Amino acid sequence: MSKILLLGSGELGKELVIAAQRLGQYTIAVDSYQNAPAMQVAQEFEVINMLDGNALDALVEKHKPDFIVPEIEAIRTERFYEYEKQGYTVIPSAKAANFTMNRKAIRDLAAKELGLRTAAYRYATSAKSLQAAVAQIGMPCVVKPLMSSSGKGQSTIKTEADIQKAWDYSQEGSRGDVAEVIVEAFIDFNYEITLLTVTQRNGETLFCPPIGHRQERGDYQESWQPASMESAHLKTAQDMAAKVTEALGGAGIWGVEFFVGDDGVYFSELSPRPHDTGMVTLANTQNFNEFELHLRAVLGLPIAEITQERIGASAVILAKGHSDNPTFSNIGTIAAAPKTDFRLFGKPTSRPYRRMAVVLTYDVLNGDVLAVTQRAKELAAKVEVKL
Ligand SMILES: Nc1ncnc2c1ncn2[C@@H]1O[C@H](COP(=O)(O)OP(=O)(O)OP(=O)(O)O)[C@@H](O)[C@H]1O
Ligand SMILES: NCC(=O)N[C@@H]1O[C@H](COP(=O)([O-])[O-])[C@@H](O)[C@H]1O
Ligand SMILES: [Mg+2]
Repeated sequence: MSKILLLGSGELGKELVIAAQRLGQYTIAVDSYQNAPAMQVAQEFEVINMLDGNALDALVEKHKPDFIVPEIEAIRTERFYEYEKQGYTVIPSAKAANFTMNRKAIRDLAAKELGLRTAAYRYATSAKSLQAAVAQIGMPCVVKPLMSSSGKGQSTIKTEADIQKAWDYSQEGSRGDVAEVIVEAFIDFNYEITLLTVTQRNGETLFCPPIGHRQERGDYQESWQPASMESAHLKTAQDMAAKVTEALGGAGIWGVEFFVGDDGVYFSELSPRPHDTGMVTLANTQNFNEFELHLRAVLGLPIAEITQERIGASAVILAKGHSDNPTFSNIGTIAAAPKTDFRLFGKPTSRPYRRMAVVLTYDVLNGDVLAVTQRAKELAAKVEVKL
Protein backbone atom coordinates (compact mmCIF):
# COMPACT_ATOMS: atom_id res chain seq x y z
CA MET A 1 0.00 0.00 0.00
CA SER A 2 1.29 3.48 -0.88
CA LYS A 3 0.70 6.64 1.09
CA ILE A 4 -0.63 9.50 -1.04
CA LEU A 5 -0.55 13.08 0.23
CA LEU A 6 -3.19 14.89 -1.82
CA LEU A 7 -2.68 18.67 -1.87
CA GLY A 8 -6.12 20.07 -2.68
CA SER A 9 -9.35 18.24 -1.88
CA GLY A 10 -12.03 19.41 -4.28
CA GLU A 11 -14.25 17.38 -6.60
CA LEU A 12 -11.30 16.21 -8.70
CA GLY A 13 -9.40 15.04 -5.64
CA LYS A 14 -12.48 13.26 -4.34
CA GLU A 15 -12.69 11.10 -7.46
CA LEU A 16 -8.95 10.45 -7.31
CA VAL A 17 -9.25 9.30 -3.69
CA ILE A 18 -12.16 7.03 -4.60
CA ALA A 19 -10.02 5.49 -7.36
CA ALA A 20 -7.18 5.10 -4.83
CA GLN A 21 -9.49 3.44 -2.29
CA ARG A 22 -10.56 0.92 -4.90
CA LEU A 23 -6.92 -0.06 -5.36
CA GLY A 24 -6.32 -0.26 -1.62
CA GLN A 25 -4.12 2.83 -1.22
CA TYR A 26 -3.78 5.13 1.81
CA THR A 27 -4.75 8.75 1.28
CA ILE A 28 -4.34 11.96 3.27
CA ALA A 29 -6.47 14.78 1.87
CA VAL A 30 -5.31 18.35 2.45
CA ASP A 31 -7.05 21.67 1.86
CA SER A 32 -7.55 25.06 3.46
CA TYR A 33 -10.98 24.25 4.90
CA GLN A 34 -12.68 21.47 6.84
CA ASN A 35 -14.88 18.83 5.21
CA ALA A 36 -13.60 19.45 1.67
CA PRO A 37 -14.93 16.83 -0.81
CA ALA A 38 -11.84 14.59 -0.90
CA MET A 39 -11.54 14.69 2.90
CA GLN A 40 -14.91 12.94 3.08
CA VAL A 41 -13.48 9.81 1.46
CA ALA A 42 -9.79 9.78 2.50
CA GLN A 43 -8.34 7.90 5.50
CA GLU A 44 -6.95 11.11 7.00
CA PHE A 45 -7.21 14.82 6.41
CA GLU A 46 -5.26 17.97 7.24
CA VAL A 47 -6.32 21.61 7.09
CA ILE A 48 -3.46 24.00 6.29
CA ASN A 49 -2.67 27.00 4.12
CA MET A 50 -0.81 25.28 1.28
CA LEU A 51 0.83 28.56 0.24
CA ASP A 52 2.64 28.50 3.60
CA GLY A 53 5.91 26.67 2.88
CA ASN A 54 6.64 25.89 6.51
CA ALA A 55 3.21 24.35 7.06
CA LEU A 56 3.77 22.27 3.93
CA ASP A 57 7.21 21.13 5.11
CA ALA A 58 5.73 20.08 8.45
CA LEU A 59 3.05 17.97 6.73
CA VAL A 60 5.52 16.18 4.48
CA GLU A 61 7.80 15.53 7.46
CA LYS A 62 4.86 14.25 9.53
CA HIS A 63 3.38 11.88 6.95
CA LYS A 64 6.45 10.92 4.89
CA PRO A 65 4.23 10.11 1.88
CA ASP A 66 5.25 7.89 -1.01
CA PHE A 67 3.58 10.33 -3.40
CA ILE A 68 2.87 14.04 -3.12
CA VAL A 69 -0.04 14.69 -5.48
CA PRO A 70 -1.03 18.32 -6.13
CA GLU A 71 -4.73 18.80 -6.91
CA ILE A 72 -4.77 22.61 -7.20
CA GLU A 73 -2.28 25.24 -8.36
CA ALA A 74 -2.18 27.45 -5.27
CA ILE A 75 0.56 25.62 -3.39
CA ARG A 76 4.02 26.84 -2.36
CA THR A 77 5.39 24.69 -5.18
CA GLU A 78 8.96 26.02 -4.84
CA ARG A 79 9.26 23.63 -1.89
CA PHE A 80 8.62 20.68 -4.17
CA TYR A 81 12.17 20.85 -5.54
CA GLU A 82 13.47 20.34 -2.01
CA TYR A 83 11.13 17.37 -1.44
CA GLU A 84 12.44 15.76 -4.61
CA LYS A 85 16.02 16.24 -3.37
CA GLN A 86 15.01 14.55 -0.13
CA GLY A 87 13.83 11.54 -2.14
CA TYR A 88 10.09 12.20 -2.25
CA THR A 89 8.10 11.70 -5.46
CA VAL A 90 6.10 14.76 -6.52
CA ILE A 91 3.43 14.10 -9.15
CA PRO A 92 4.06 14.52 -11.95
CA SER A 93 7.24 16.41 -10.96
CA ALA A 94 8.29 19.45 -8.96
CA LYS A 95 9.04 21.29 -12.17
CA ALA A 96 5.60 20.55 -13.64
CA ALA A 97 3.74 21.79 -10.58
CA ASN A 98 5.97 24.82 -10.17
CA PHE A 99 5.94 25.94 -13.81
CA THR A 100 2.19 25.52 -14.32
CA MET A 101 1.20 27.56 -11.27
CA ASN A 102 2.70 30.63 -12.94
CA ARG A 103 1.48 31.55 -16.42
CA LYS A 104 4.77 33.26 -17.22
CA ALA A 105 6.91 30.21 -16.52
CA ILE A 106 4.79 27.82 -18.54
CA ARG A 107 4.12 30.21 -21.41
CA ASP A 108 7.77 31.14 -21.87
CA LEU A 109 8.72 27.46 -21.76
CA ALA A 110 6.08 26.51 -24.32
CA ALA A 111 6.46 29.43 -26.72
CA LYS A 112 10.12 30.39 -26.45
CA GLU A 113 11.94 27.23 -25.42
CA LEU A 114 9.79 24.59 -27.12
CA GLY A 115 8.55 26.73 -30.01
CA LEU A 116 4.88 25.78 -29.60
CA ARG A 117 2.41 28.02 -31.34
CA THR A 118 0.50 30.20 -28.84
CA ALA A 119 -1.45 33.46 -28.93
CA ALA A 120 0.88 36.49 -29.11
CA TYR A 121 1.48 37.69 -25.56
CA ARG A 122 3.13 40.30 -23.33
CA TYR A 123 3.36 40.87 -19.59
CA ALA A 124 2.40 43.93 -17.56
CA THR A 125 2.97 44.97 -13.95
CA SER A 126 0.72 48.06 -13.71
CA ALA A 127 -2.24 49.70 -15.41
CA LYS A 128 0.25 51.87 -17.27
CA SER A 129 2.39 49.03 -18.57
CA LEU A 130 -0.82 47.18 -19.43
CA GLN A 131 -1.69 50.06 -21.72
CA ALA A 132 1.63 49.67 -23.51
CA ALA A 133 1.20 45.90 -23.77
CA VAL A 134 -2.31 46.28 -25.21
CA ALA A 135 -0.95 48.70 -27.80
CA GLN A 136 1.53 46.04 -28.92
CA ILE A 137 -0.87 43.07 -28.90
CA GLY A 138 -3.90 44.91 -30.26
CA MET A 139 -7.56 44.58 -29.29
CA PRO A 140 -9.42 42.47 -28.47
CA CYS A 141 -7.05 40.85 -26.03
CA VAL A 142 -7.36 38.75 -22.90
CA VAL A 143 -5.85 39.73 -19.54
CA LYS A 144 -5.14 37.13 -16.83
CA PRO A 145 -3.28 37.34 -13.53
CA LEU A 146 -0.07 35.28 -13.66
CA MET A 147 -1.38 33.32 -10.70
CA SER A 148 -5.03 32.37 -11.01
CA SER A 149 -7.24 29.56 -12.27
CA SER A 150 -10.84 28.91 -13.29
CA GLY A 151 -10.97 32.31 -14.98
CA LYS A 152 -10.46 34.29 -11.78
CA GLY A 153 -9.35 37.84 -12.55
CA GLN A 154 -9.61 37.19 -16.30
CA SER A 155 -11.25 39.65 -18.69
CA THR A 156 -11.26 40.68 -22.34
CA ILE A 157 -10.26 44.17 -23.41
CA LYS A 158 -12.25 45.43 -26.37
CA THR A 159 -11.74 49.18 -26.07
CA GLU A 160 -9.29 51.56 -24.36
CA ALA A 161 -11.88 52.13 -21.66
CA ASP A 162 -11.58 48.49 -20.58
CA ILE A 163 -7.88 48.68 -19.74
CA GLN A 164 -8.10 50.14 -16.24
CA LYS A 165 -11.06 47.87 -15.40
CA ALA A 166 -9.15 44.83 -16.63
CA TRP A 167 -6.17 45.76 -14.46
CA ASP A 168 -8.29 46.31 -11.35
CA TYR A 169 -10.20 43.08 -11.91
CA SER A 170 -6.97 41.13 -12.41
CA GLN A 171 -5.67 42.33 -9.07
CA GLU A 172 -8.88 41.28 -7.29
CA GLY A 173 -8.71 37.81 -8.86
CA SER A 174 -5.00 37.21 -8.41
CA ARG A 175 -3.85 34.75 -5.81
CA GLY A 176 -0.37 34.88 -4.40
CA ASP A 177 2.05 37.69 -4.18
CA VAL A 178 2.64 38.59 -7.83
CA ALA A 179 0.98 41.75 -9.18
CA GLU A 180 1.63 40.85 -12.81
CA VAL A 181 -0.63 39.89 -15.70
CA ILE A 182 -0.30 38.23 -19.08
CA VAL A 183 -1.97 39.93 -22.05
CA GLU A 184 -2.83 37.56 -24.87
CA ALA A 185 -4.12 38.27 -28.34
CA PHE A 186 -7.74 37.10 -28.50
CA ILE A 187 -7.86 33.93 -30.58
CA ASP A 188 -11.08 33.76 -32.53
CA PHE A 189 -11.10 29.98 -32.37
CA ASN A 190 -13.71 27.66 -33.86
CA TYR A 191 -13.53 25.32 -30.88
CA GLU A 192 -11.27 24.45 -27.97
CA ILE A 193 -10.24 21.10 -26.58
CA THR A 194 -8.57 19.43 -23.64
CA LEU A 195 -6.24 16.66 -24.66
CA LEU A 196 -5.84 14.38 -21.66
CA THR A 197 -2.32 13.03 -21.91
CA VAL A 198 -0.87 10.29 -19.74
CA THR A 199 2.86 10.02 -19.18
CA GLN A 200 3.90 6.73 -17.65
CA ARG A 201 6.84 5.79 -15.48
CA ASN A 202 8.05 3.50 -18.30
CA GLY A 203 8.43 6.55 -20.55
CA GLU A 204 5.41 5.79 -22.72
CA THR A 205 2.85 8.52 -23.45
CA LEU A 206 -0.83 7.84 -24.15
CA PHE A 207 -3.60 10.18 -25.31
CA CYS A 208 -7.31 10.15 -24.53
CA PRO A 209 -9.79 11.02 -27.28
CA PRO A 210 -10.07 14.84 -27.36
CA ILE A 211 -12.59 16.57 -25.08
CA GLY A 212 -14.52 19.57 -26.37
CA HIS A 213 -15.76 22.22 -23.95
CA ARG A 214 -17.52 25.56 -23.65
CA GLN A 215 -16.38 28.22 -21.21
CA GLU A 216 -18.09 31.18 -19.55
CA ARG A 217 -16.28 33.64 -17.32
CA GLY A 218 -13.16 31.53 -17.93
CA ASP A 219 -14.79 28.49 -16.33
CA TYR A 220 -16.13 25.42 -18.08
CA GLN A 221 -19.88 24.87 -18.49
CA GLU A 222 -20.16 21.73 -20.59
CA SER A 223 -17.63 19.23 -21.90
CA TRP A 224 -18.06 16.35 -24.33
CA GLN A 225 -16.05 13.46 -25.65
CA PRO A 226 -15.01 12.88 -28.32
CA ALA A 227 -14.65 16.36 -29.80
CA SER A 228 -14.79 16.02 -33.56
CA MET A 229 -11.68 17.42 -35.17
CA GLU A 230 -9.53 16.97 -38.24
CA SER A 231 -7.00 14.22 -37.72
CA ALA A 232 -4.16 16.54 -38.78
CA HIS A 233 -5.13 19.00 -36.01
CA LEU A 234 -5.33 16.19 -33.49
CA LYS A 235 -1.87 15.01 -34.51
CA THR A 236 -0.49 18.54 -34.11
CA ALA A 237 -2.06 18.81 -30.65
CA GLN A 238 -0.67 15.41 -29.65
CA ASP A 239 2.82 16.39 -30.78
CA MET A 240 2.66 19.61 -28.78
CA ALA A 241 1.32 17.79 -25.71
CA ALA A 242 4.11 15.23 -25.93
CA LYS A 243 6.72 17.98 -26.15
CA VAL A 244 5.49 20.05 -23.23
CA THR A 245 4.85 17.10 -20.91
CA GLU A 246 8.28 15.72 -21.72
CA ALA A 247 9.91 19.05 -20.91
CA LEU A 248 8.12 19.21 -17.56
CA GLY A 249 8.79 15.56 -16.72
CA GLY A 250 7.29 12.85 -14.53
CA ALA A 251 4.34 10.48 -14.60
CA GLY A 252 0.64 11.35 -14.37
CA ILE A 253 -2.29 12.65 -16.35
CA TRP A 254 -2.20 16.14 -17.84
CA GLY A 255 -5.01 18.28 -19.24
CA VAL A 256 -3.45 20.02 -22.22
CA GLU A 257 -5.61 22.87 -23.55
CA PHE A 258 -5.73 23.95 -27.19
CA PHE A 259 -7.63 26.42 -29.35
CA VAL A 260 -8.39 25.44 -32.94
CA GLY A 261 -9.03 28.18 -35.48
CA ASP A 262 -9.19 28.39 -39.27
CA ASP A 263 -5.43 28.79 -39.21
CA GLY A 264 -4.76 25.72 -37.05
CA VAL A 265 -3.92 24.73 -33.50
CA TYR A 266 -2.74 26.97 -30.65
CA PHE A 267 -1.37 25.69 -27.35
CA SER A 268 -3.03 27.52 -24.45
CA GLU A 269 -1.98 26.01 -21.12
CA LEU A 270 -1.96 22.73 -19.21
CA SER A 271 -2.77 21.19 -15.85
CA PRO A 272 -0.32 18.59 -14.52
CA ARG A 273 -3.24 16.66 -12.98
CA PRO A 274 -6.82 15.65 -13.84
CA HIS A 275 -8.72 18.42 -15.60
CA ASP A 276 -12.20 19.70 -14.73
CA THR A 277 -13.44 19.22 -18.31
CA GLY A 278 -12.21 15.62 -18.00
CA MET A 279 -15.04 14.92 -15.55
CA VAL A 280 -16.87 13.78 -18.70
CA THR A 281 -14.87 10.54 -18.35
CA LEU A 282 -16.93 9.85 -15.19
CA ALA A 283 -19.68 8.94 -17.67
CA ASN A 284 -17.52 5.88 -18.42
CA THR A 285 -16.68 7.19 -21.85
CA GLN A 286 -13.31 5.40 -21.63
CA ASN A 287 -12.00 2.07 -20.30
CA PHE A 288 -10.46 4.09 -17.44
CA ASN A 289 -11.64 7.52 -16.30
CA GLU A 290 -9.11 10.34 -15.91
CA PHE A 291 -8.75 9.71 -12.16
CA GLU A 292 -8.06 6.02 -12.60
CA LEU A 293 -5.52 6.86 -15.28
CA HIS A 294 -3.81 9.41 -13.03
CA LEU A 295 -3.66 6.95 -10.15
CA ARG A 296 -2.20 4.19 -12.30
CA ALA A 297 0.43 6.55 -13.65
CA VAL A 298 1.21 7.73 -10.09
CA LEU A 299 1.60 4.19 -8.79
CA GLY A 300 3.63 3.13 -11.83
CA LEU A 301 1.03 0.58 -12.91
CA PRO A 302 1.29 0.09 -16.68
CA ILE A 303 -1.67 1.21 -18.79
CA ALA A 304 -1.93 -0.99 -21.87
CA GLU A 305 -4.26 1.26 -23.83
CA ILE A 306 -6.93 3.92 -23.54
CA THR A 307 -10.10 3.16 -25.46
CA GLN A 308 -13.28 5.15 -26.05
CA GLU A 309 -16.16 2.96 -24.89
CA ARG A 310 -19.09 5.32 -25.43
CA ILE A 311 -19.72 9.00 -26.07
CA GLY A 312 -20.57 11.35 -23.23
CA ALA A 313 -20.98 14.87 -21.89
CA SER A 314 -20.84 16.72 -18.59
CA ALA A 315 -22.62 19.92 -17.57
CA VAL A 316 -21.92 21.85 -14.38
CA ILE A 317 -24.34 22.86 -11.66
CA LEU A 318 -23.29 26.16 -10.11
CA ALA A 319 -24.47 27.90 -6.96
CA LYS A 320 -26.13 31.28 -7.30
CA GLY A 321 -25.12 32.68 -3.94
CA HIS A 322 -23.64 32.16 -0.50
CA SER A 323 -24.85 29.43 1.80
CA ASP A 324 -23.55 27.46 4.78
CA ASN A 325 -25.92 24.63 4.03
CA PRO A 326 -26.41 24.27 0.28
CA THR A 327 -28.82 21.56 -0.89
CA PHE A 328 -30.19 20.58 -4.28
CA SER A 329 -33.67 20.70 -5.74
CA ASN A 330 -34.96 18.44 -8.51
CA ILE A 331 -32.27 15.77 -8.36
CA GLY A 332 -35.04 13.22 -8.95
CA THR A 333 -35.50 14.55 -12.47
CA ILE A 334 -31.90 13.82 -13.33
CA ALA A 335 -31.99 10.47 -11.60
CA ALA A 336 -35.05 9.52 -13.66
CA ALA A 337 -33.46 10.44 -17.00
CA PRO A 338 -32.11 7.52 -19.06
CA LYS A 339 -28.39 7.27 -19.91
CA THR A 340 -27.67 9.86 -17.25
CA ASP A 341 -25.67 10.02 -14.03
CA PHE A 342 -24.52 12.80 -11.69
CA ARG A 343 -22.11 13.71 -8.92
CA LEU A 344 -22.94 15.96 -5.97
CA PHE A 345 -19.56 17.07 -4.64
CA GLY A 346 -20.57 17.57 -1.01
CA LYS A 347 -19.01 21.03 -0.72
CA PRO A 348 -19.96 22.35 2.72
CA THR A 349 -20.60 25.94 1.60
CA SER A 350 -21.50 27.77 -1.58
CA ARG A 351 -20.68 31.12 -3.16
CA PRO A 352 -21.81 32.66 -6.45
CA TYR A 353 -20.72 30.49 -9.40
CA ARG A 354 -19.14 27.82 -7.19
CA ARG A 355 -19.33 24.45 -8.96
CA MET A 356 -21.35 22.15 -6.71
CA ALA A 357 -22.28 19.20 -8.90
CA VAL A 358 -22.09 17.82 -12.41
CA VAL A 359 -24.55 16.02 -14.67
CA LEU A 360 -23.17 13.22 -16.86
CA THR A 361 -24.89 11.90 -19.97
CA TYR A 362 -23.81 9.20 -22.38
CA ASP A 363 -24.79 7.15 -25.38
CA VAL A 364 -23.46 4.37 -27.56
CA LEU A 365 -20.22 4.97 -29.48
CA ASN A 366 -21.87 5.97 -32.73
CA GLY A 367 -24.41 8.21 -30.96
CA ASP A 368 -24.87 11.96 -31.43
CA VAL A 369 -22.35 13.93 -29.32
CA LEU A 370 -24.21 17.19 -29.85
CA ALA A 371 -27.47 15.69 -28.63
CA VAL A 372 -25.81 14.14 -25.58
CA THR A 373 -24.26 17.50 -24.70
CA GLN A 374 -27.55 19.33 -25.14
CA ARG A 375 -29.23 16.79 -22.87
CA ALA A 376 -26.60 17.29 -20.15
CA LYS A 377 -27.04 21.05 -20.36
CA GLU A 378 -30.82 20.89 -20.19
CA LEU A 379 -30.80 18.51 -17.25
CA ALA A 380 -28.24 20.59 -15.34
CA ALA A 381 -30.45 23.66 -15.82
CA LYS A 382 -33.29 21.86 -14.03
CA VAL A 383 -31.35 21.54 -10.80
CA GLU A 384 -31.03 24.43 -8.43
CA VAL A 385 -28.66 24.81 -5.53
CA LYS A 386 -30.87 25.86 -2.63
CA LEU A 387 -29.22 28.39 -0.35
N1 LIG B 1 -6.16 34.21 -25.81
C1 LIG B 1 -7.42 33.80 -25.73
N2 LIG B 1 -8.25 33.97 -26.78
C2 LIG B 1 -9.54 33.55 -26.71
N3 LIG B 1 -10.09 32.96 -25.64
C3 LIG B 1 -9.30 32.76 -24.57
C4 LIG B 1 -7.93 33.17 -24.55
N4 LIG B 1 -7.41 32.84 -23.35
C5 LIG B 1 -8.41 32.25 -22.66
N5 LIG B 1 -9.55 32.20 -23.37
C6 LIG B 1 -10.82 31.61 -22.94
O1 LIG B 1 -10.89 31.60 -21.51
C7 LIG B 1 -10.85 30.25 -21.02
C8 LIG B 1 -10.05 30.20 -19.73
O2 LIG B 1 -8.72 30.58 -19.98
P1 LIG B 1 -7.52 29.84 -19.25
O3 LIG B 1 -7.62 28.38 -19.44
O4 LIG B 1 -6.25 30.48 -19.67
O5 LIG B 1 -7.88 30.24 -17.74
P2 LIG B 1 -7.70 29.50 -16.39
O6 LIG B 1 -8.05 30.50 -15.36
O7 LIG B 1 -6.35 28.89 -16.36
O8 LIG B 1 -8.77 28.36 -16.41
P3 LIG B 1 -8.64 26.86 -15.81
O9 LIG B 1 -7.76 26.92 -14.62
O10 LIG B 1 -10.07 26.51 -15.50
O11 LIG B 1 -8.10 26.05 -16.95
C9 LIG B 1 -10.27 29.42 -22.15
O12 LIG B 1 -10.64 28.06 -22.04
C10 LIG B 1 -10.86 30.13 -23.36
O13 LIG B 1 -12.23 29.77 -23.54
N1 LIG C 1 -10.14 24.45 -12.91
C1 LIG C 1 -9.57 23.90 -11.72
C2 LIG C 1 -10.58 23.00 -11.01
O1 LIG C 1 -11.63 22.70 -11.52
N2 LIG C 1 -10.24 22.56 -9.79
C3 LIG C 1 -11.12 21.78 -8.95
O2 LIG C 1 -11.95 22.65 -8.23
C4 LIG C 1 -11.62 22.56 -6.83
C5 LIG C 1 -11.79 23.90 -6.13
O3 LIG C 1 -13.15 24.19 -6.09
P1 LIG C 1 -13.73 25.37 -5.16
O4 LIG C 1 -13.11 26.63 -5.69
O5 LIG C 1 -15.20 25.26 -5.35
O6 LIG C 1 -13.26 25.07 -3.75
C6 LIG C 1 -10.23 22.02 -6.77
O7 LIG C 1 -9.92 21.45 -5.53
C7 LIG C 1 -10.28 21.02 -7.92
O8 LIG C 1 -10.95 19.85 -7.55
MG1 LIG D 1 -7.69 26.67 -18.77
